[in-house]
Amino acid sequence: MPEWEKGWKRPSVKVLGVIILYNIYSKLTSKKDEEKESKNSINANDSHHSNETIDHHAHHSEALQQAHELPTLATRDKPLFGDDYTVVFVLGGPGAGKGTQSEKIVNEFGFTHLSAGDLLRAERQREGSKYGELINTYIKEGQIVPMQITINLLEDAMKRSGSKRFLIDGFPREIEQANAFEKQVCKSAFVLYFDCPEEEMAARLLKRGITSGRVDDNAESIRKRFETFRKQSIPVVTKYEQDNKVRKVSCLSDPSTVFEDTKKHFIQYYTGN
Ligand SMILES: Nc1ncnc2c1ncn2[C@@H]1O[C@H](COP(=O)(O)OP(=O)(O)OP(=O)(O)O)[C@@H](O)[C@H]1O
Ligand SMILES: O=c1ccn([C@@H]2O[C@H](COP(=O)(O)O)[C@@H](O)[C@H]2O)c(=O)[nH]1
Repeated sequence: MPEWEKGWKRPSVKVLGVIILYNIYSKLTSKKDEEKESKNSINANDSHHSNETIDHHAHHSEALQQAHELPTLATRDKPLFGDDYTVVFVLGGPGAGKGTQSEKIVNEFGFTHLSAGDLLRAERQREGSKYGELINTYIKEGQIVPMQITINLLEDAMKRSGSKRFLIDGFPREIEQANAFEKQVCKSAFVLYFDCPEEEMAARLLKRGITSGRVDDNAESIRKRFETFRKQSIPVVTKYEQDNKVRKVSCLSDPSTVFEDTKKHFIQYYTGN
């Protein structure tokens, strides 16, 4: 008998049986664990997949934000513009007709129209702007530009205008923007919300895209803009609805008919009727 076998007792059949059963059991349970793990990762991938665009955007945005030093927002005890200023937020999905109606409101009621999108596009084009590339990427991806940039642009435009009554078109697009603007810049009087089905908005944007030259008036960007609108901007409308500050207008008829409805809300606001 070899040296190493000395003192080693051959296991009985019973013990061998237990060892074999234990081995089978261990293999089975470890396989189950592996399956569980891979199932979890499939689930994780699934949920990751459903939020894929958002996660991808978040990472993309983070990288872009890190590459650019963002401006800081003022911190004030009270809003920069007081109660003698009137701000009406003009909200609605992409292509609902906010710009079209804003122009008509300006002509009839003499507000100063500030489109957040226009201000961002102008900043993107401005020579020497630190944020041109960042703004362009966000716009093309249908994402919301970091609010520090947009709020500073709005604040500057309000100061420069010398006006006291503003239509702020296409802003706020997310709750944080709404809260920051109301706290630091100016309280809003009410929200004019242009309601329009997505199919109609898509048709309008695609038509506009033939001549607009906008980097985001194409099918892919439009899809992303709608997604952002649903996920981030609709909650803003809901928040203001809870505050009883939303005046809703359907955008489905022609621009003049839509304006007849729009007008009523301003008349009501000023006359209290
Ligand atoms: N009531 C309407 N009926 C049909 N077409 C309209 C109507 N209102 C606006 N349009 C057209 O739809 C397109 C989008 O309108 P507009 O630019 O006013 O929308 P918007 O909400 O400001 O868009 P965005 O969100 O891209 O800034 C334009 O080409 C405009 O001429
Ligand atoms: O407050 C805002 C307003 C706009 N954006 C970005 O600009 C585009 C275009 O906006 P329009 O209102 O359609 O002109 C929008 O999709 C956003 O990417 C923003 O980030 N913040």
